[in-house]
Amino acid sequence: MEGHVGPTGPQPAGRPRVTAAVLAGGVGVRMGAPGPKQLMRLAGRTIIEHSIAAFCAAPEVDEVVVLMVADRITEVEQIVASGGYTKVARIAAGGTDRTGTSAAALRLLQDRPGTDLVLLHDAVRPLVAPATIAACVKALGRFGAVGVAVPSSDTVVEAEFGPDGAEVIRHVPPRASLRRMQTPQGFRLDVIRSAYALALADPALVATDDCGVVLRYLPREPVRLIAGEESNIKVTHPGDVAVAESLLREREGAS
Ligand SMILES: Nc1ccn([C@@H]2O[C@H](COP(=O)(O)OP(=O)(O)OP(=O)(O)O)[C@@H](O)[C@H]2O)c(=O)n1
Ligand SMILES: C[C@](O)(CO)[C@H](O)COP(=O)(O)O
Repeated sequence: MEGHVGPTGPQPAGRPRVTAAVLAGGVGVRMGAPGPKQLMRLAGRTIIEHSIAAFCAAPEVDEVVVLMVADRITEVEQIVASGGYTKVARIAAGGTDRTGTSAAALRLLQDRPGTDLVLLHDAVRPLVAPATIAACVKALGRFGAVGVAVPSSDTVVEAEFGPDGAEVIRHVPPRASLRRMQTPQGFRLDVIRSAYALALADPALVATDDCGVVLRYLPREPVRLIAGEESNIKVTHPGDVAVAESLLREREGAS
């Protein structure tokens, strides 16, 4: 099932076309809600609508594609139509895991030149800031892969199971070098296409984000980090809902 909503406009003169792909193919096991968490309403809009609206409002973004759980595409079509999100060019089915959904987004862009840019974004990060989107696109002027990250204020340890089956610490990486990755993660299309071609041919592929796919399969490609914002949370567990709602209301009150 696939919806085609808006037309794909002409290539912008003098600069690469920027497409934002909103990844919404997950079912939200950890949230434990009756349906996909991206359809939960926070501060008057669904989580996915907040994300779509953020990219549609960004002047750096030319078009938006949405990858949705296959049997809930109609709901996204309705959200896009009633919200008047004219930058949304395609709504298509996601994959069985996040990596599969990123790959599905890249397939939607297969007719595009390699110099075009794509921003891959978790639909469940509804608080992505305009400045973060702008900084990501700006950094793509110099780098083929860009990730948004924040420093870790907690000490992060590597854990393993001890001989009695209980967890013990194996390693404490130096905190000053640790970052927590967020989205968007942005790429020149030739870079992310090459990385995914290798990744999808690897039966041992395991990835939790797209910068990690580039780092692993194109180790000579620098992956630039830019500073994100703590507020760009991923709505993952039930406890995240109230935090996200409060941050969204605070932001709307401020604007
Ligand atoms: N097959 C998948 C799995 C995840 N995602 C998206 O990746 C983002 C981050 O994933 P996560 O928070 O893990 O969402 P879910 O997979 O829905 O949650 P869970 O892992 O708890 O099932 C979400 O926007 C989610 O919809 C996706 O597009 N396709
Ligand atoms: C891409 C990501 O948001 C970076 O922190 C994260 O790895 C997604 O993980 P999930 O398990 O798919 O939520």
